[in-house]
Amino acid sequence: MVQFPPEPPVRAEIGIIGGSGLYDPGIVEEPREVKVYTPYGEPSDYIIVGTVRGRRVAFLPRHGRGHRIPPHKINYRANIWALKSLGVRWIISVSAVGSLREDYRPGDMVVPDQFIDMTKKREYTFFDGPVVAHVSMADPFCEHLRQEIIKVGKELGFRIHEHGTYICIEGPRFSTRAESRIWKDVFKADIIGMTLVPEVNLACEAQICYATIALVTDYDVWADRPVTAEEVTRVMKENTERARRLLYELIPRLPEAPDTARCSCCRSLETALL
Ligand SMILES: CSC[C@H]1O[C@H](OP(=O)(O)O)[C@H](O)[C@@H]1O
Ligand SMILES: Nc1ncnc2[nH]cnc12
Repeated sequence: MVQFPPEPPVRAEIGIIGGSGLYDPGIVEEPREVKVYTPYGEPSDYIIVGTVRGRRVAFLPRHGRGHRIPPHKINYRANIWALKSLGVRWIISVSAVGSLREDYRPGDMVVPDQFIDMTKKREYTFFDGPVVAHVSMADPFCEHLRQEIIKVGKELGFRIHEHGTYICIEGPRFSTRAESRIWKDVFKADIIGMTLVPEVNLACEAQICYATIALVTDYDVWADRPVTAEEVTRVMKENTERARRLLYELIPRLPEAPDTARCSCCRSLETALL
């Protein structure tokens, strides 16, 4: 039986998962490093728990500080479990992504609303039996949180796209030219990365509201010059400051508890358990 943990000594309401280039949120006051133990092993790093404009937040860099963990080796179950065990009700994840369309340009933000899973060998669920759950992934992201991100992004004057299908590849290699053309022209995905799955699936099983701020770093492999890790890192360096500003404005606006009229994330297991 999956039994989520009891009340913890340190609490947080809002989780932030930082991706490539965002290893320290830089906006957390009175930060405290917390080591969290989970039944699935170690999360990617210590979790920084503190406040942002009076709200309790927990920050976790998904690749660990110094980018030590590649996408296919991230312990996604431990990461989501750890945040859940701190009491987190919302997760805002930040990710570097490639663009599969010309009008989603490097430097733009995208708030994806769908994904396509092309990963191959990850741990996708907390429900390995004997309790079995099939959560709905029809609308994988929290619509309430997505709308809040979009509103704040627009107010700040950022180029932010309200829709996008994120195709998640296994990595750690980038796509071939033939693959990139399939993702773009056949699957009609909009952005590409390596980390959304199974992070979003597990957040859903944990009944946490989850949405992603995707920062476009490159045009993947379909354009003239194929993406490199160096390019992603360089563009992310130029863009993380905007992600921080968005988080700083967004966090105080989130209600304490998710609004069940605006999303059903916190009730995802109601229709999923067998
Ligand atoms: C550093 S290049 C590829 C790397 O960047 C993205 O990670 P994240 O989503 O954590 O920002 C991509 O998914 C790859 O893991
Ligand atoms: N083009 C790309 N493919 C996969 N992951 C990425 N992360 C950033 N850009 C990417």
